[in-house]
Amino acid sequence: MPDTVALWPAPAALWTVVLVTAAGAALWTLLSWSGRRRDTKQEQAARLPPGSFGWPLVGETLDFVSCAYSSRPEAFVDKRRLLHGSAVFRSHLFGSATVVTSDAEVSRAVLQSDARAFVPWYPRSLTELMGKSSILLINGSLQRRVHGLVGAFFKSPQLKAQVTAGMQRRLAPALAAWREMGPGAVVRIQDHAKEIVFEILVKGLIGLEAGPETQQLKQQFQEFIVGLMSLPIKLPGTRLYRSLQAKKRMARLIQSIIQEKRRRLKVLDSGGEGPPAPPRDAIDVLISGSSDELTDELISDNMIDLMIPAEDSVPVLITLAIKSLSECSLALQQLEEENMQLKRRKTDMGETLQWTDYMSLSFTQHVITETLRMGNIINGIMRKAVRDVEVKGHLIPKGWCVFVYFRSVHLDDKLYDEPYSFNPWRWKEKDTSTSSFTPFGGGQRLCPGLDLARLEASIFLHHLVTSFRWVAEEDHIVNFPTVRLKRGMPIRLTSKD
Ligand code: HEM
Repeated sequence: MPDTVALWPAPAALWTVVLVTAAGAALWTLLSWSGRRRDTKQEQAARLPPGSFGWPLVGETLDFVSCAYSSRPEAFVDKRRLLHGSAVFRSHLFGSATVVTSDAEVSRAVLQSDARAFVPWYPRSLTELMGKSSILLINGSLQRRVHGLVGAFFKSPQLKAQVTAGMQRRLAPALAAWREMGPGAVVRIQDHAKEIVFEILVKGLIGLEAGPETQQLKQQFQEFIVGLMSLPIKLPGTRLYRSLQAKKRMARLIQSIIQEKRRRLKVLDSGGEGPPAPPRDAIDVLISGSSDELTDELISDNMIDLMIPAEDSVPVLITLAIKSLSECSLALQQLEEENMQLKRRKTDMGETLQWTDYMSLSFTQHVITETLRMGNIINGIMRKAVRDVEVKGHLIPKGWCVFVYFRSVHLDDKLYDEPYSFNPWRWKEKDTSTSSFTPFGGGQRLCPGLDLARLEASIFLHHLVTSFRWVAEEDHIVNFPTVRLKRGMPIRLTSKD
């Protein structure tokens, strides 16, 4: 969900952030550089991965950032992988000594380990805004508890049915409006996907129906999300300060919803009115978790964080899939046939589509899988070692970061034939549950929203390809600080009816 490493500071502020971070790290670096040099002479250093800390002060951050802005962000890792002859190497990024891994097995081991070895690491502005009780930052039993509760709900057939019905209801007027615009109408898919997915997931998270309150929440959320990519300075007037204020306003609204739900739950409990109703949103799930740890503040913080995939990751997945299909007519044709067949079958039977129908479209799922592989919406995740950890013979010293870089694994020609060509058919024979395919992370923090992301993308694709033909206009992918389409993926639509 989170745009962990992808959610770095915004382009305009980025260089300043890098310089400030670097300056902040300077003292530490100067003090520790000689110490580290001495360390490398010691026996322990032999177990460190090969590599270089780059320049004093900034390490290798500037090269990382300049590659990240290019169309081949993986060049930073790939160059060093060749240079050092190892897919695991050491570097110095964003003010911290870092082990970078593009080795599928080492990455898997890091993802599988728990807070006794590694804890999540995020840039300061992100931790400030997410708050200390965010699922992305908490560890140990509390993380497992929150993950278990929301994960079970996100995977539940009830929520999938609710999301499916909601998406269908919400897409119908959107498609009708595009039809009314006449042949050749241009729509920016990314904007529409953001709007629709946000509304549907907000309903699933906090139970709020689409309307003026959701619109207000979306506005506040947009104010909040830009701060995730800002200088970590909290003074009035700064970007981070304004985002924190927006978060406070969202939290007030969400906490009033929580209190109302708690009040109703109490009335039901005291009336002893039979078995409790099944949860309709993530708040219901967390308040029925009856634990003192699950405070209103923790719940509202997490609901806000969970809006990030609703506004960002899932809509970008949809947009990238449409871009890839627009560039691969064979795949588009096969996807269209598969979806038309389903539509005809359901119409003949007089039935509406269920979530299981969408998820059973095997080629559509291969298209989504291939989009996830190539798109790398989350290009990697960062952890910090809480003690010396050794993985496959590589030492990651206590206090160092480890950057698990999915992107290079997903584009490795030893793991994928012609990794830069969009080839959904490769997934006919290939398993998605391997260490060489981790768009949703892995281990205890494996994304609990992965089914929902696939389901929403399938529903959007189904309704688009069964209702319209399109020609895509020129656009290109920006990979940094977040993955997105520069122009929002404009497509020129012609209705099939
Ligand atoms: C294309 C869409 C998505 C992608 C690529 C994605 C990716 C990821 C990744 C890589 C992680 C692991 C982070 C880590 O290990 O630190 C993660 C965690 C998480 N995701 Fe997603 N995600 C997506 C959609 C969603 C959705 C739709 C939801 C729910 C509404 C969601 C909820 C979460 C949560 C709660 C976590 C934290 C799990 C934990 O730390 O225990 N994600 N996601």
